[in-house]
Amino acid sequence: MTKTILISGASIAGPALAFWLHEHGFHPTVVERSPAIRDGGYAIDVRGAAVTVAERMGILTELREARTGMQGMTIVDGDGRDLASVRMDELVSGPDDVELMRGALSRILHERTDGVEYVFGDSITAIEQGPHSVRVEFERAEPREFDLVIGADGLHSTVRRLAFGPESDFTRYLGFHVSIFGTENFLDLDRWTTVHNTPGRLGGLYRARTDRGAKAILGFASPRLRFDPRDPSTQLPLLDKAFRDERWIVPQLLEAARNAPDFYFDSITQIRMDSWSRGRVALVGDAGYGPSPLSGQGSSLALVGAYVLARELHAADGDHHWAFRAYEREMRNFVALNQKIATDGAKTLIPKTRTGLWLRNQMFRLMPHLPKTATLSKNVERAANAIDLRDRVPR
Ligand SMILES: Cc1cc2nc3c(=O)[nH]c(=O)nc-3n(C[C@H](O)[C@H](O)[C@H](O)COP(=O)(O)OP(=O)(O)OC[C@H]3O[C@@H](n4cnc5c(N)ncnc54)[C@H](O)[C@@H]3O)c2cc1C
Repeated sequence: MTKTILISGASIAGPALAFWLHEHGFHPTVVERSPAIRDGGYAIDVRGAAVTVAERMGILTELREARTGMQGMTIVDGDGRDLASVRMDELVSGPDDVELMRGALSRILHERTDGVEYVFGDSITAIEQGPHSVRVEFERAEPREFDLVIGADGLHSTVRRLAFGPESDFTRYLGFHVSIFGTENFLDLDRWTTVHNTPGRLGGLYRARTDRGAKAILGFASPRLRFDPRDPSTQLPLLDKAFRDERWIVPQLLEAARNAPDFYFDSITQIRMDSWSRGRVALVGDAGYGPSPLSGQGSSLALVGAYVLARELHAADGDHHWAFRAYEREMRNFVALNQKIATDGAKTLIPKTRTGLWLRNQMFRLMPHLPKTATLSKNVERAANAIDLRDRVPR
Protein backbone atom coordinates (compact mmCIF):
# COMPACT_ATOMS: atom_id res chain seq x y z
CA MET A 1 0.00 0.00 0.00
CA THR A 2 1.10 3.57 -0.73
CA LYS A 3 2.70 5.10 2.32
CA THR A 4 5.47 7.59 1.53
CA ILE A 5 4.44 10.69 -0.39
CA LEU A 6 6.74 13.54 -1.39
CA ILE A 7 5.05 16.93 -1.74
CA SER A 8 6.91 19.74 -3.53
CA GLY A 9 5.94 23.21 -2.19
CA ALA A 10 5.01 24.51 1.26
CA SER A 11 2.66 27.45 0.67
CA ILE A 12 -1.07 26.57 0.81
CA ALA A 13 -1.71 23.36 -1.15
CA GLY A 14 1.44 21.61 0.16
CA PRO A 15 0.93 21.93 3.93
CA ALA A 16 -2.85 21.39 3.56
CA LEU A 17 -2.23 18.14 1.70
CA ALA A 18 0.44 17.11 4.24
CA PHE A 19 -2.08 17.72 7.04
CA TRP A 20 -4.74 15.47 5.52
CA LEU A 21 -2.33 12.76 4.40
CA HIS A 22 -0.88 12.61 7.89
CA GLU A 23 -4.43 12.46 9.33
CA HIS A 24 -5.18 9.52 7.04
CA GLY A 25 -2.07 7.59 8.13
CA PHE A 26 0.29 8.31 5.20
CA HIS A 27 3.88 9.53 5.62
CA PRO A 28 4.22 12.83 3.77
CA THR A 29 7.53 14.69 3.29
CA VAL A 30 7.41 18.31 2.09
CA VAL A 31 10.29 19.86 0.16
CA GLU A 32 10.25 23.67 -0.17
CA ARG A 33 12.69 25.76 -2.18
CA SER A 34 12.62 28.73 0.26
CA PRO A 35 14.74 28.47 3.40
CA ALA A 36 11.59 28.72 5.58
CA ILE A 37 7.81 29.20 5.30
CA ARG A 38 7.38 32.41 3.29
CA ASP A 39 5.60 34.98 5.46
CA GLY A 40 3.81 38.15 4.38
CA GLY A 41 2.48 38.48 0.84
CA TYR A 42 -0.87 39.75 -0.32
CA ALA A 43 -4.41 39.28 0.95
CA ILE A 44 -6.19 36.09 -0.15
CA ASP A 45 -9.68 34.76 0.45
CA VAL A 46 -10.90 31.50 1.91
CA ARG A 47 -14.43 31.06 0.59
CA GLY A 48 -17.29 28.64 0.19
CA ALA A 49 -16.22 24.98 0.28
CA ALA A 50 -12.74 26.03 1.46
CA VAL A 51 -14.30 27.41 4.66
CA THR A 52 -15.78 23.95 5.27
CA VAL A 53 -12.34 22.39 4.72
CA ALA A 54 -10.77 24.88 7.16
CA GLU A 55 -13.47 24.01 9.69
CA ARG A 56 -12.77 20.28 9.29
CA MET A 57 -9.07 21.00 9.81
CA GLY A 58 -9.92 22.83 13.04
CA ILE A 59 -8.24 26.07 11.91
CA LEU A 60 -11.24 28.28 11.20
CA THR A 61 -11.00 30.22 14.46
CA GLU A 62 -7.31 30.92 13.82
CA LEU A 63 -8.05 32.05 10.29
CA ARG A 64 -10.70 34.43 11.59
CA GLU A 65 -8.29 35.82 14.17
CA ALA A 66 -5.84 36.59 11.35
CA ARG A 67 -8.47 38.44 9.28
CA THR A 68 -7.29 41.52 7.36
CA GLY A 69 -10.38 43.42 8.56
CA MET A 70 -10.67 45.27 5.25
CA GLN A 71 -13.67 47.62 5.23
CA GLY A 72 -13.95 48.75 1.64
CA MET A 73 -12.54 50.36 -1.46
CA THR A 74 -12.55 53.84 -3.00
CA ILE A 75 -11.89 54.61 -6.65
CA VAL A 76 -10.20 57.97 -7.29
CA ASP A 77 -9.31 60.03 -10.35
CA GLY A 78 -5.82 61.19 -11.34
CA ASP A 79 -6.01 64.03 -8.79
CA GLY A 80 -7.08 61.70 -5.97
CA ARG A 81 -10.73 62.85 -5.95
CA ASP A 82 -13.29 60.19 -5.00
CA LEU A 83 -15.29 58.72 -7.89
CA ALA A 84 -17.01 55.81 -6.13
CA SER A 85 -16.75 53.80 -2.95
CA VAL A 86 -17.93 50.35 -2.07
CA ARG A 87 -18.06 48.59 1.27
CA MET A 88 -16.43 45.19 1.66
CA ASP A 89 -19.66 43.45 2.63
CA GLU A 90 -21.09 44.50 -0.73
CA LEU A 91 -18.07 43.08 -2.57
CA VAL A 92 -17.43 39.75 -0.87
CA SER A 93 -19.51 36.72 -1.63
CA GLY A 94 -20.56 35.27 1.71
CA PRO A 95 -20.68 36.18 5.41
CA ASP A 96 -18.37 33.28 6.30
CA ASP A 97 -15.59 34.27 3.87
CA VAL A 98 -12.25 34.94 5.52
CA GLU A 99 -9.70 37.31 4.00
CA LEU A 100 -6.19 36.99 5.42
CA MET A 101 -2.60 37.32 4.29
CA ARG A 102 -1.25 34.40 2.22
CA GLY A 103 1.72 34.13 4.59
CA ALA A 104 -0.56 33.91 7.64
CA LEU A 105 -2.54 31.04 6.09
CA SER A 106 0.69 29.30 5.17
CA ARG A 107 2.04 29.65 8.71
CA ILE A 108 -1.19 28.38 10.31
CA LEU A 109 -1.20 25.33 8.02
CA HIS A 110 2.47 24.65 8.70
CA GLU A 111 1.92 24.83 12.46
CA ARG A 112 -0.81 22.20 12.13
CA THR A 113 1.50 19.68 10.46
CA ASP A 114 3.57 18.62 13.44
CA GLY A 115 4.99 15.20 12.73
CA VAL A 116 5.42 15.91 9.01
CA GLU A 117 8.99 16.02 7.68
CA TYR A 118 9.82 19.37 6.02
CA VAL A 119 12.97 19.87 3.94
CA PHE A 120 13.57 23.58 3.35
CA GLY A 121 15.99 25.16 0.90
CA ASP A 122 15.89 22.33 -1.63
CA SER A 123 14.16 21.42 -4.87
CA ILE A 124 13.44 18.32 -6.92
CA THR A 125 15.65 18.11 -10.02
CA ALA A 126 14.66 14.73 -11.47
CA ILE A 127 11.74 12.30 -11.23
CA GLU A 128 12.12 8.74 -12.44
CA GLN A 129 9.00 6.59 -12.24
CA GLY A 130 9.32 2.84 -11.72
CA PRO A 131 6.59 0.20 -11.43
CA HIS A 132 6.53 0.31 -7.63
CA SER A 133 8.00 3.69 -6.64
CA VAL A 134 9.42 6.99 -7.81
CA ARG A 135 13.12 7.86 -7.57
CA VAL A 136 13.62 11.56 -6.89
CA GLU A 137 16.80 13.60 -7.15
CA PHE A 138 17.30 16.91 -5.35
CA GLU A 139 19.51 19.96 -5.73
CA ARG A 140 21.10 19.33 -2.31
CA ALA A 141 19.81 16.19 -0.61
CA GLU A 142 20.70 12.65 -1.64
CA PRO A 143 18.26 10.86 -4.00
CA ARG A 144 15.30 9.17 -2.29
CA GLU A 145 12.47 6.80 -3.21
CA PHE A 146 8.80 7.56 -2.57
CA ASP A 147 5.55 5.80 -3.39
CA LEU A 148 4.06 8.98 -4.89
CA VAL A 149 5.15 12.55 -5.73
CA ILE A 150 2.71 15.48 -5.61
CA GLY A 151 3.49 18.88 -7.11
CA ALA A 152 2.12 21.71 -4.94
CA ASP A 153 4.77 24.09 -6.24
CA GLY A 154 2.60 26.75 -7.79
CA LEU A 155 2.24 28.43 -11.17
CA HIS A 156 5.83 27.72 -12.22
CA SER A 157 5.77 24.14 -10.93
CA THR A 158 8.95 22.12 -11.29
CA VAL A 159 7.07 18.84 -10.80
CA ARG A 160 4.75 19.73 -13.70
CA ARG A 161 7.71 20.53 -15.95
CA LEU A 162 9.56 17.32 -15.05
CA ALA A 163 6.58 14.95 -15.23
CA PHE A 164 4.22 16.53 -17.77
CA GLY A 165 6.24 18.84 -20.04
CA PRO A 166 7.11 22.51 -20.54
CA GLU A 167 5.07 25.18 -18.73
CA SER A 168 4.03 26.82 -22.00
CA ASP A 169 2.00 23.69 -22.91
CA PHE A 170 -0.38 24.39 -20.02
CA THR A 171 -0.63 28.17 -19.62
CA ARG A 172 -3.50 30.39 -20.63
CA TYR A 173 -2.36 34.01 -20.48
CA LEU A 174 -5.25 36.30 -19.48
CA GLY A 175 -3.80 39.51 -20.93
CA PHE A 176 -2.50 41.22 -17.77
CA HIS A 177 0.59 41.53 -15.61
CA VAL A 178 0.52 42.38 -11.93
CA SER A 179 2.97 43.61 -9.33
CA ILE A 180 2.49 43.67 -5.55
CA PHE A 181 4.91 44.91 -2.90
CA GLY A 182 5.04 46.38 0.58
CA THR A 183 5.47 50.14 0.81
CA GLU A 184 4.89 53.25 2.90
CA ASN A 185 1.28 54.06 3.81
CA PHE A 186 1.29 57.14 1.56
CA LEU A 187 -2.47 57.78 2.02
CA ASP A 188 -2.80 57.06 5.72
CA LEU A 189 -5.20 54.22 4.95
CA ASP A 190 -6.58 51.95 7.62
CA ARG A 191 -8.22 48.68 6.54
CA TRP A 192 -9.09 50.33 3.24
CA THR A 193 -8.12 50.10 -0.44
CA THR A 194 -7.81 53.07 -2.78
CA VAL A 195 -7.39 52.54 -6.51
CA HIS A 196 -6.94 54.68 -9.58
CA ASN A 197 -7.67 53.33 -13.06
CA THR A 198 -7.03 54.47 -16.58
CA PRO A 199 -8.05 52.15 -19.44
CA GLY A 200 -6.09 48.89 -19.02
CA ARG A 201 -4.18 50.21 -15.95
CA LEU A 202 -4.75 49.88 -12.22
CA GLY A 203 -2.73 51.46 -9.45
CA GLY A 204 -3.75 50.78 -5.87
CA LEU A 205 -2.75 50.98 -2.25
CA TYR A 206 -4.26 49.07 0.66
CA ARG A 207 -3.58 48.64 4.31
CA ALA A 208 -4.89 45.60 6.13
CA ARG A 209 -5.25 45.38 9.92
CA THR A 210 -2.17 43.17 10.01
CA ASP A 211 0.05 45.38 7.77
CA ARG A 212 2.76 47.54 9.29
CA GLY A 213 2.98 49.77 6.23
CA ALA A 214 0.77 49.33 3.17
CA LYS A 215 0.70 47.17 0.02
CA ALA A 216 0.93 48.62 -3.47
CA ILE A 217 -0.64 46.92 -6.44
CA LEU A 218 0.05 47.78 -10.07
CA GLY A 219 -1.76 45.84 -12.80
CA PHE A 220 -1.85 46.42 -16.54
CA ALA A 221 -3.15 44.95 -19.79
CA SER A 222 -0.54 44.07 -22.40
CA PRO A 223 0.60 41.37 -24.77
CA ARG A 224 2.59 38.69 -22.97
CA LEU A 225 5.94 40.15 -21.89
CA ARG A 226 9.31 38.45 -21.58
CA PHE A 227 11.10 38.58 -18.22
CA ASP A 228 12.91 36.33 -15.80
CA PRO A 229 10.36 35.42 -13.07
CA ARG A 230 13.17 35.35 -10.50
CA ASP A 231 14.91 38.59 -11.44
CA PRO A 232 13.21 41.94 -10.57
CA SER A 233 15.79 43.84 -12.65
CA THR A 234 14.12 42.35 -15.76
CA GLN A 235 10.64 43.25 -14.44
CA LEU A 236 10.97 46.83 -13.11
CA PRO A 237 11.58 48.41 -16.55
CA LEU A 238 8.37 46.78 -17.81
CA LEU A 239 6.43 48.33 -14.95
CA ASP A 240 8.05 51.75 -15.55
CA LYS A 241 7.11 51.59 -19.21
CA ALA A 242 3.50 50.54 -18.57
CA PHE A 243 2.88 53.31 -15.98
CA ARG A 244 5.08 56.06 -17.47
CA ASP A 245 2.27 58.59 -17.97
CA GLU A 246 0.09 57.72 -14.98
CA ARG A 247 -0.89 60.27 -12.33
CA TRP A 248 -2.15 60.00 -8.71
CA ILE A 249 0.52 58.42 -6.45
CA VAL A 250 1.64 56.06 -9.21
CA PRO A 251 5.08 57.76 -9.65
CA GLN A 252 5.72 57.26 -5.90
CA LEU A 253 4.67 53.62 -6.15
CA LEU A 254 7.05 53.04 -9.07
CA GLU A 255 9.87 54.55 -7.03
CA ALA A 256 8.95 52.41 -4.01
CA ALA A 257 8.93 49.25 -6.16
CA ARG A 258 12.70 49.61 -6.70
CA ASN A 259 13.50 49.18 -3.01
CA ALA A 260 10.76 46.75 -1.99
CA PRO A 261 12.28 43.57 -0.49
CA ASP A 262 9.08 41.62 -1.20
CA PHE A 263 8.63 42.84 -4.80
CA TYR A 264 6.39 40.47 -6.78
CA PHE A 265 5.76 40.61 -10.53
CA ASP A 266 4.19 38.04 -12.82
CA SER A 267 1.84 37.56 -15.74
CA ILE A 268 -1.76 36.73 -14.90
CA THR A 269 -2.00 33.22 -16.19
CA GLN A 270 -4.15 30.19 -15.63
CA ILE A 271 -2.99 26.59 -15.71
CA ARG A 272 -5.20 24.35 -17.81
CA MET A 273 -4.42 20.65 -18.12
CA ASP A 274 -6.31 17.65 -19.53
CA SER A 275 -5.05 15.51 -16.69
CA TRP A 276 -3.56 16.27 -13.28
CA SER A 277 -1.72 13.00 -12.91
CA ARG A 278 0.80 10.92 -14.75
CA GLY A 279 1.62 7.54 -13.26
CA ARG A 280 2.67 8.07 -9.65
CA VAL A 281 2.86 11.86 -9.95
CA ALA A 282 -0.05 14.29 -9.47
CA LEU A 283 -0.59 18.04 -9.09
CA VAL A 284 -2.59 20.06 -6.58
CA GLY A 285 -3.38 23.79 -6.27
CA ASP A 286 -1.92 26.39 -8.64
CA ALA A 287 0.49 23.81 -10.08
CA GLY A 288 -2.39 21.87 -11.64
CA TYR A 289 -5.21 24.38 -12.01
CA GLY A 290 -4.12 27.87 -10.97
CA PRO A 291 -7.17 30.05 -11.66
CA SER A 292 -5.10 33.31 -11.54
CA PRO A 293 -5.26 36.11 -8.95
CA LEU A 294 -8.13 37.69 -10.94
CA SER A 295 -10.42 34.87 -9.79
CA GLY A 296 -9.59 35.43 -6.11
CA GLN A 297 -10.08 31.67 -5.73
CA GLY A 298 -6.57 30.19 -5.94
CA SER A 299 -6.15 29.55 -2.23
CA SER A 300 -9.63 28.09 -1.91
CA LEU A 301 -9.00 25.70 -4.82
CA ALA A 302 -5.69 24.71 -3.20
CA LEU A 303 -7.36 23.93 0.15
CA VAL A 304 -10.23 22.01 -1.39
CA GLY A 305 -7.97 20.17 -3.87
CA ALA A 306 -5.68 19.02 -1.05
CA TYR A 307 -8.65 17.78 0.98
CA VAL A 308 -10.20 15.84 -1.93
CA LEU A 309 -6.91 14.31 -3.10
CA ALA A 310 -5.98 13.08 0.38
CA ARG A 311 -9.45 11.74 1.02
CA GLU A 312 -9.51 9.80 -2.26
CA LEU A 313 -6.07 8.30 -1.58
CA HIS A 314 -7.35 7.18 1.78
CA ALA A 315 -10.65 5.87 0.40
CA ALA A 316 -8.74 3.90 -2.27
CA ASP A 317 -6.45 2.43 0.37
CA GLY A 318 -3.51 4.03 -1.39
CA ASP A 319 -4.41 2.76 -4.90
CA HIS A 320 -3.22 5.88 -6.70
CA HIS A 321 -4.76 5.00 -10.12
CA TRP A 322 -8.21 4.87 -8.59
CA ALA A 323 -7.64 7.85 -6.28
CA PHE A 324 -6.22 10.19 -8.95
CA ARG A 325 -9.20 9.43 -11.23
CA ALA A 326 -11.69 10.12 -8.43
CA TYR A 327 -9.84 13.36 -7.50
CA GLU A 328 -10.15 14.62 -11.08
CA ARG A 329 -13.77 13.59 -11.38
CA GLU A 330 -14.73 15.50 -8.24
CA MET A 331 -12.66 18.60 -8.89
CA ARG A 332 -13.07 19.22 -12.66
CA ASN A 333 -16.34 21.16 -12.64
CA PHE A 334 -15.40 23.09 -9.50
CA VAL A 335 -12.09 24.14 -11.07
CA ALA A 336 -13.72 25.08 -14.39
CA LEU A 337 -16.30 27.34 -12.71
CA ASN A 338 -13.70 29.06 -10.57
CA GLN A 339 -11.37 29.61 -13.52
CA LYS A 340 -14.28 31.18 -15.40
CA ILE A 341 -14.82 33.96 -12.84
CA ALA A 342 -11.37 35.42 -13.57
CA THR A 343 -12.91 37.12 -16.62
CA ASP A 344 -15.41 38.98 -14.38
CA GLY A 345 -12.52 39.89 -12.09
CA ALA A 346 -10.63 41.50 -15.00
CA LYS A 347 -13.68 43.53 -16.08
CA THR A 348 -14.15 44.80 -12.53
CA LEU A 349 -10.56 45.56 -11.59
CA ILE A 350 -8.92 46.63 -14.85
CA PRO A 351 -11.51 47.68 -17.45
CA LYS A 352 -9.77 48.23 -20.78
CA THR A 353 -11.90 51.07 -22.16
CA ARG A 354 -13.26 54.40 -20.89
CA THR A 355 -16.79 53.04 -21.26
CA GLY A 356 -15.84 49.95 -19.27
CA LEU A 357 -14.42 52.16 -16.51
CA TRP A 358 -17.51 54.33 -16.44
CA LEU A 359 -19.78 51.27 -16.24
CA ARG A 360 -17.72 49.75 -13.44
CA ASN A 361 -17.81 52.98 -11.42
CA GLN A 362 -21.56 53.26 -11.95
CA MET A 363 -22.00 49.69 -10.76
CA PHE A 364 -20.00 50.46 -7.59
CA ARG A 365 -22.13 53.54 -6.94
CA LEU A 366 -25.30 51.49 -7.35
CA MET A 367 -24.15 48.49 -5.36
CA PRO A 368 -25.58 49.55 -1.98
CA HIS A 369 -29.00 49.85 -3.64
CA LEU A 370 -28.91 46.55 -5.57
CA PRO A 371 -30.16 43.23 -4.22
CA LYS A 372 -27.25 40.92 -3.49
CA THR A 373 -28.40 38.56 -6.26
CA ALA A 374 -27.69 41.27 -8.84
CA THR A 375 -24.09 41.91 -7.81
CA LEU A 376 -20.95 40.25 -9.12
CA SER A 377 -20.39 38.51 -5.79
CA LYS A 378 -23.21 36.07 -6.58
CA ASN A 379 -21.17 34.44 -9.37
CA VAL A 380 -18.22 34.04 -7.05
CA GLU A 381 -20.39 32.55 -4.33
CA ARG A 382 -21.88 30.05 -6.77
CA ALA A 383 -18.44 28.95 -8.03
CA ALA A 384 -16.92 28.82 -4.54
CA ASN A 385 -19.59 26.36 -3.40
CA ALA A 386 -19.82 24.25 -6.56
CA ILE A 387 -18.51 21.05 -5.02
CA ASP A 388 -20.14 18.50 -2.79
CA LEU A 389 -17.56 17.91 -0.05
CA ARG A 390 -18.37 14.48 1.18
CA ASP A 391 -17.65 13.84 4.85
CA ARG A 392 -14.12 12.97 5.78
CA VAL A 393 -13.43 9.25 5.68
CA PRO A 394 -12.89 7.90 9.20
CA ARG A 395 -9.37 6.60 9.79
C1 LIG B 1 -0.74 38.91 -6.64
C2 LIG B 1 -1.59 37.76 -6.24
C3 LIG B 1 -2.83 37.99 -5.67
C4 LIG B 1 -3.63 36.91 -5.31
N1 LIG B 1 -4.86 37.12 -4.76
C5 LIG B 1 -5.60 36.06 -4.37
C6 LIG B 1 -6.87 36.22 -3.74
O1 LIG B 1 -7.35 37.31 -3.55
N2 LIG B 1 -7.54 35.11 -3.36
C7 LIG B 1 -7.03 33.85 -3.55
O2 LIG B 1 -7.67 32.88 -3.16
N3 LIG B 1 -5.88 33.67 -4.16
C8 LIG B 1 -5.14 34.73 -4.57
N4 LIG B 1 -3.95 34.55 -5.17
C9 LIG B 1 -3.53 33.20 -5.52
C10 LIG B 1 -2.99 32.43 -4.39
O3 LIG B 1 -1.88 33.03 -3.81
C11 LIG B 1 -2.59 31.08 -4.94
O4 LIG B 1 -3.60 30.58 -5.77
C12 LIG B 1 -2.37 30.14 -3.81
O5 LIG B 1 -1.31 30.62 -3.04
C13 LIG B 1 -2.06 28.75 -4.37
O6 LIG B 1 -1.35 28.04 -3.44
P1 LIG B 1 -0.35 26.91 -3.90
O7 LIG B 1 0.15 26.33 -2.62
O8 LIG B 1 -0.98 26.02 -4.91
O9 LIG B 1 0.83 27.64 -4.70
P2 LIG B 1 1.80 28.82 -4.26
O10 LIG B 1 1.21 29.66 -3.22
O11 LIG B 1 2.29 29.46 -5.50
O12 LIG B 1 3.03 28.05 -3.58
C14 LIG B 1 3.97 27.29 -4.25
C15 LIG B 1 5.08 26.96 -3.25
O13 LIG B 1 6.01 26.09 -3.90
C16 LIG B 1 7.31 26.58 -3.67
N5 LIG B 1 8.12 26.13 -4.80
C17 LIG B 1 8.14 26.60 -6.07
N6 LIG B 1 8.99 25.91 -6.81
C18 LIG B 1 9.52 24.95 -6.01
C19 LIG B 1 10.45 23.90 -6.21
N7 LIG B 1 11.05 23.71 -7.38
N8 LIG B 1 10.77 23.11 -5.16
C20 LIG B 1 10.20 23.30 -3.93
N9 LIG B 1 9.31 24.28 -3.69
C21 LIG B 1 8.97 25.09 -4.73
C22 LIG B 1 7.17 28.07 -3.57
O14 LIG B 1 8.26 28.67 -2.89
C23 LIG B 1 5.87 28.19 -2.79
O15 LIG B 1 6.09 28.12 -1.41
C24 LIG B 1 -3.15 35.60 -5.54
C25 LIG B 1 -1.90 35.38 -6.11
C26 LIG B 1 -1.12 36.45 -6.45
C27 LIG B 1 0.22 36.18 -7.06
